[in-house]
Amino acid sequence: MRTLVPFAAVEPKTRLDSVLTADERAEFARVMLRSVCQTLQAAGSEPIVLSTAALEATTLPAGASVVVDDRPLTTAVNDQLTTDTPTLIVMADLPLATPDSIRRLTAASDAAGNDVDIAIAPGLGGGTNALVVRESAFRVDYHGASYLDHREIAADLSATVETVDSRQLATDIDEPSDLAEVLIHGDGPVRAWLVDAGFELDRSDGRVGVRRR
Ligand SMILES: Nc1nc2c(ncn2[C@@H]2O[C@H](COP(=O)(O)OP(=O)(O)OP(=O)(O)O)[C@@H](O)[C@H]2O)c(=O)[nH]1
Ligand SMILES: C[C@H](OP(=O)(O)O)C(=O)O
Repeated sequence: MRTLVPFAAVEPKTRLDSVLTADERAEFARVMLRSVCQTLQAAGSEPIVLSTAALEATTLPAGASVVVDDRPLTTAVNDQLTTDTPTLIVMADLPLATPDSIRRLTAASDAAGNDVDIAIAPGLGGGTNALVVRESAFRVDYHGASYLDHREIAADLSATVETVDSRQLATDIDEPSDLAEVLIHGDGPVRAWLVDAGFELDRSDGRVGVRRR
């Protein structure tokens, strides 16, 4: 299955600007991107990074490739869907994704055991963190409550749809509070980068957050 990883290479993760400098955000976004690519490879996929700009050669693991398209996310992804090839689309900011969670998504089936046309892993807050598209007429519409939009688009096409409920795929890193999930559940290079940058859990007042030493 053709595998795409959309990546905003320039000025990424602006919602983290209260805890990371612009350079740190660029580096952190690349550490997450590399982690997602390695997870996809471990799940048997060869990731094609759909990037808004050229990437430094060291950013990606061997075997991953890059397509540069600086158009907005929805436009760039939809242009890739015109090939009628079943496609897996995984966002680059899913540090808890595992090979098993990716395989759960690509293996999603209907009651009869047939591969569904559309499989969606929603993000917290209603986004679309990962998507399998086997219906050639389907087109994405990202941002906002895109999970609901994508279910509606699939229904309009009478496409079969399965939602995959996975904490690993639902955890995307948008806000500083999301970093706590990586410190709690992560065990790889993304967590290591945060610890090296001085981040730690803040348990001082009930709900767990993060602070930077
Ligand atoms: N190719 C491409 N990827 C994008 C674009 N915008 C976001 N992405 C990727 O889509 C995924 C989810 O997007 P966001 O969470 O908004 O990422 P972001 O734009 O770096 O974060 P913010 O600046 O905080 O909105 C991430 O993997 C981004 O790298 C875009 O315009 N083009
Ligand atoms: C791309 C977008 O990500 P978010 O802005 O919700 O993090 C979405 O999932 O539709």
